[in-house]
Amino acid sequence: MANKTFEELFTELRHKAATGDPATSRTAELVAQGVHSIGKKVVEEAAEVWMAAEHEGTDRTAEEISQLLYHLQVMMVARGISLDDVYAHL
Ligand SMILES: N=c1c2ncn([C@@H]3O[C@H](COP(=O)(O)OP(=O)(O)OP(=O)(O)O)[C@@H](O)[C@H]3O)c2ncn1[C@@H]1O[C@H](COP(=O)(O)O)[C@@H](O)[C@H]1O
Repeated sequence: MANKTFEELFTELRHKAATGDPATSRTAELVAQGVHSIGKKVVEEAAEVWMAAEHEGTDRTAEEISQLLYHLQVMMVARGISLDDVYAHL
């Protein structure tokens, strides 16, 4: 059912950030733009999660949550933050 797990996506994004072409990889493009641009996407996606949860169905809300998680992972990659760095605070 799942395309990939949270951990698998993170491994893929670290690889894309290191080797990807910003012309073809959204991740490489965002990392090249830096934390200011990524931060704006995090805030935008968080708002879309909120709106979907209040006004849309389960599938749309889950889709928005997946996009927020993606952008949070891109921020982690851009800042050199590992999964363990985050899990240490859970
Ligand atoms: N999971 C994601 C993912 N989720 C969200 N997004 C990006 O986030 C966008 C969704 O945000 P919006 O709805 O705001 O889209 P938008 O308005 O076109 O965004 P803007 O360009 O305006 O900022 C999508 O169009 C994608 O560009 C993602 N981009 C990539 N991935 C996965 O990341 C991996 C690496 O992808 P690449 O780096 O592109 O190779 C692959 O497994 C992809 O499936």
